[in-house]
Amino acid sequence: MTCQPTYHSFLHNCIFCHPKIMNFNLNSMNSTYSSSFVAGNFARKFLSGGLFFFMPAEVQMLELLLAVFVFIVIHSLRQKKRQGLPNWPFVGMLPSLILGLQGDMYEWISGVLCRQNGTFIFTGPWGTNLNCVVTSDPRNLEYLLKTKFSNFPKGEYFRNTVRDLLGDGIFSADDEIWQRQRKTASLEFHSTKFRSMTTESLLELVHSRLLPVLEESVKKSVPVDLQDILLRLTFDNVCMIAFGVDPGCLRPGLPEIPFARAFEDATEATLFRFVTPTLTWRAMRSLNIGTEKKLTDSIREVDKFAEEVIQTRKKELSLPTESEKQRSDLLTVFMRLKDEQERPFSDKFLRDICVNFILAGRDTSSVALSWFFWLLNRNPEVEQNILAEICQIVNERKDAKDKEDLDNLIFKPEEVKKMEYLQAALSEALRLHPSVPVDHKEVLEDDVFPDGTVLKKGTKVVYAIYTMGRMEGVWGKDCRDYKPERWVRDGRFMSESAYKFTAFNGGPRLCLGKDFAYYQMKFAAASILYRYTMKVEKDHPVIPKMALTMYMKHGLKVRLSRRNQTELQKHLKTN
Ligand code: HEM
Repeated sequence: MTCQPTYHSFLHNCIFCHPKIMNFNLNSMNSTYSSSFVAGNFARKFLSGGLFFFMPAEVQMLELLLAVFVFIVIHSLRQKKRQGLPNWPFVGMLPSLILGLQGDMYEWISGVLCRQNGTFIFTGPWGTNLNCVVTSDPRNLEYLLKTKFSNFPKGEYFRNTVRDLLGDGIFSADDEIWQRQRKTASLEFHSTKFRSMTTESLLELVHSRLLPVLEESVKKSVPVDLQDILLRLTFDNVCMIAFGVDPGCLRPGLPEIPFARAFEDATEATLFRFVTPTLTWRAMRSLNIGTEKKLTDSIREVDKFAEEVIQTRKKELSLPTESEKQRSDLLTVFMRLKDEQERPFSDKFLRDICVNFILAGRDTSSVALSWFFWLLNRNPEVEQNILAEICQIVNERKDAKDKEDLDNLIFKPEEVKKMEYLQAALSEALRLHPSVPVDHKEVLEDDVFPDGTVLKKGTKVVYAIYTMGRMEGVWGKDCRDYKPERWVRDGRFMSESAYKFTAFNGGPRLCLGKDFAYYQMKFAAASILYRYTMKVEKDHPVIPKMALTMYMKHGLKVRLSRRNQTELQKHLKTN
């Protein structure tokens, strides 16, 4: 038999004719295979075409197994072309996923998505809940997040997995429970009282905590983990917004705060559930072992903190003097409201609301700021442009004394609003490093995506926000370059469609804190950049961590120094 370059001849030649394989077959034979006579016969008829008709059944069985094995290998590898990844019996695409997880997971997903024109179906091992449709196609995103919003809820699987930590809060709720919280919180987020509370609390944190901590590192000439410092800043800030309480994470000496630690542990242990078969984590929970024990302990700590704050606030609000103070944190706002039956909300529901807001706002802005400062380090011309913009805004101040008092200069809300190039630079950082790199939904009823992908009821849909920011078809050939200019037209910041730039989600579930987050990031970034230059420590590894939020795995080690006064004066004069 001669080897022809066809699929069938490959099987015949390589499996049935190859002398080495034949040798192996005969030598490794063992008589226990005699019961495989029927299967062997079958193999002989179908595969060897009669050539080995008189061979012993054992040999035929082994041949059959080998043939099936090679067939599976070739078939699975051929699937790669059609489905993006090899699809193996029993384990599906899991081996590729495990390999992908060894390196940069988000780059790996992006590679597969680009090969598959923006959508692929991931097949998990049999009996697991890992099957899902992964997409980065803006048409599908618009359909998922807006057009057919009601057919793509967060879903029961997500809710059941996060219930212990998040309860019925906005992040995991669907339908009326979600709508009610969204409406109330949205009204609050857009109120003048809330806006002034958030700007005041941020000002206090930046000037009394952040800048002194950075100044201390300059005086001592030591590097700092900027990501850790920014995380402390936003954690304190979001607790002030949600609970009206400052936990004090960002203080000299950077103390460990039990509530912050418990929150961190609870989030990590909840995330672990998503990569563990449901039956396994449920068993671990019943036995109170491993990560489930950690989760129970940390949730107890979070609940203790929430309970204390809720009880104290109730007492405060019952006193006429305090209620007149008109606090505008979310806890107080929801405490003043009533449910559909005109009863006050339960303590548990109040706790869920606050915990969800802390989760939403505690690390997203700080992680975005960390990537932003890292990008500035690699693109010094962008830093100069930002500085020029800030100085121009400072220069417009009427009082000369106001301009030059570097140490005490505080940016006003209307000045922060004018920092359009800075907003572009932050958006560009979020495009390349979105704080939430992947998100997900569940299919309620059978549906079809605009790109033709069929979606069965119950399917999980994962949308790869990270990939969306790096698609040539969407952002052009320079999609991997850091270019804030792509967001600026005629000197003004121009926002993009939420289905192209999905860092803040889109449709009815668009991030509620988006405006505040921009304000917070701009205020903190401008206050730092006006005073300090920073250099990322040489050889410090910067890679993303596998988590719900795109942290830098090893933090961001930087060395700060005071910004040169002459450089600043140059900008102030030229403007
Ligand atoms: C750079 C900063 C931020 C980014 C990139 C960001 C991004 C996002 C994303 C992608 C979602 C959708 C999550 C999902 O549904 O699975 C979301 C939702 C949300 N975000 Fe943000 N966020 C940021 C800051 C904040 C801040 C500071 C707050 C609050 C103080 C906040 C409050 C919320 C809330 C409440 C939701 C849930 C909205 C809903 O489901 O209706 N976010 N955000």
